[in-house]
Amino acid sequence: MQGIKAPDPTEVGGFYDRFAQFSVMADPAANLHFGYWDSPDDDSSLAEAAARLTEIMIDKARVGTDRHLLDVGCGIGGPGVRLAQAAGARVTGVTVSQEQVRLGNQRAAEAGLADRVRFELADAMDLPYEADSFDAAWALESMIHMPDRARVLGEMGRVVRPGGRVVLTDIFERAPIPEHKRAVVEAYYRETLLGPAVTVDDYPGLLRGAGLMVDEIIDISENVMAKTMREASRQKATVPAEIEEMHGDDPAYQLDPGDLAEVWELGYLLVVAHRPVR
Ligand SMILES: C[S@@+](CC[C@H](N)C(=O)[O-])C[C@H]1O[C@@H](n2cnc3c(N)ncnc32)[C@H](O)[C@@H]1O
Repeated sequence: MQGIKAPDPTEVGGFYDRFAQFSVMADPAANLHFGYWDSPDDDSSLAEAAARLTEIMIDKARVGTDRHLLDVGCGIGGPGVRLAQAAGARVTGVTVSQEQVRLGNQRAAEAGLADRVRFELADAMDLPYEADSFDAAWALESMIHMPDRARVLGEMGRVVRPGGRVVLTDIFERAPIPEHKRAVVEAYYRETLLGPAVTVDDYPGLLRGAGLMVDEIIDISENVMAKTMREASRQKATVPAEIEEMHGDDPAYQLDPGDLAEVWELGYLLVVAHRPVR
């Protein structure tokens, strides 16, 4: 989208602090991202489909026992904890929301994984880690908020060791947004603090600029977008009264995700890359 101001990470942190309880309520597995449906006939719930997208990330990251993954934009900890359980990996997650750090660490402790999974307050634009300190890094739907993707990818490429993988998902523009859909899309960019628009053609250069080699860039929009929007809209219509009371006046909460279901021009990308061994 043209003319949208780059989100400020502090503001993004405040946004996720505000909606922390809503995220806890929305999905018991604490996946704070879109769903992945195998086919149009797949009638999984949003939570089931979101869990499937986490499994896809785990598969692509290829981290084994005791390997250490950096979870960039870790949310309330669902994906990181799941990775540690599924692969025996160690996870350090970063988010700009203090409330998410608290909830994520609480989740890790409740799963008996506090010694292997840790969430910290840090900005992905300026990661507080030494070069080559992780075996892999992923950014599951956090790139959408970054003011500067090139900088974040540069940081991920710096902290991952040679040979390590970088996996991410992102929202991208599959085609220019037509005039009659612009108002609804602009409202989403503005109120949910999305960063500058990106296209699929931007990614090879972004990865190369970060010293990363492309493995896969896959448009998974058909498995993700419209169903997530319809299911999120349905879910929102049935939230408990206390959540409605807490957020009713919030402009971001007032948006209806169902309005985006017809915006096929907005898509969802899965990107897999690695740092070359020199
Ligand atoms: C849509 S949520 C995804 C959360 C999590 N990856 C998941 O899938 O459950 C986006 C996440 O990105 C984080 N984020 C946004 N901007 C960030 C930044 N500059 N640095 C670190 N985290 C950021 C938010 O705090 C939030 O945790």
